[in-house]
Amino acid sequence: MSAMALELKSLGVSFGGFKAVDGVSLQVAEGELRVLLGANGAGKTTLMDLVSGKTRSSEGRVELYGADVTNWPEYRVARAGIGRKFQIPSVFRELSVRQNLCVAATREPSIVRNLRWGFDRQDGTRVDEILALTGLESVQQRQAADLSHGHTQWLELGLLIAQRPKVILLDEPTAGMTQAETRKTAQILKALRGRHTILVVEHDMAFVRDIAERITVLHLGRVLAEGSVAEIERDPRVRQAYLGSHGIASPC
Ligand SMILES: Nc1ncnc2c1ncn2[C@@H]1O[C@H](COP(=O)(O)OP(=O)(O)OP(=O)(O)O)[C@@H](O)[C@H]1O
Repeated sequence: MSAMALELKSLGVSFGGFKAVDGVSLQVAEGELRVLLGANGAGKTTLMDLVSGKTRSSEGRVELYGADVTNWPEYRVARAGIGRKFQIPSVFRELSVRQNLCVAATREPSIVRNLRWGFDRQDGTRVDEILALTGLESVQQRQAADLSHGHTQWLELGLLIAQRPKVILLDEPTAGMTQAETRKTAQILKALRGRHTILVVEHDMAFVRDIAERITVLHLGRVLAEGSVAEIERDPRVRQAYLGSHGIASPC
């Protein structure tokens, strides 16, 4: 049986008496790609904020491989191994894609020294792996400033992976993407499954159907349902809570 990478135990927070996240319990196993679904205002972003340490919880616990990281400051949560995309100002626009990944992958803290003297072979191999995983091989010499939106997002994901997080949090990774970029993002996430533990908030149902094994549905700050894509799609509670927001129905 896989180890439990991320465990939320009755996690909650109130804003002025309003419970935005209300006693959420969730277990994400090592190597799992879990999708968090819910209508606008369901509490998805707030839940991610509680896990990443951006917002302090008022109840419950967050455990990373059994270690309590509840209400740690954001930088400590990140250092403990919970990486969140879009939060780290990670892309150096004037460096190439490959150089960006080299900087993120190396354990040597001096960027200038690394760029001048080169990166060790181990880091280079790791960068090659990440370029392949994120489909960035063909643009590896391109300056980050010149990348398309999709390529920039995949580079951000690559930078996160390079920092060896134990758990990756992704907030709407396909936002602003074309259909082709969305399909590519699905391919990348499927390739990451099994190697990385990922919790992803996403609205695009076609994308969710493509990538998800297990879905957790949030509604009014609580877990409404959890199951496979098929189980979630035929769950009458989910349909009732979510159909009105056009969420669970396919757009065409
Ligand atoms: N700092 C805050 N102060 C007061 N209310 C807040 C705060 N942050 C979130 N909320 C409220 O908590 C609820 C959950 O918000 P949240 O942004 O987590 O929902 P969401 O599921 O991510 O929605 P969306 O899909 O629209 O991003 C909403 O009603 C929101 O207005």
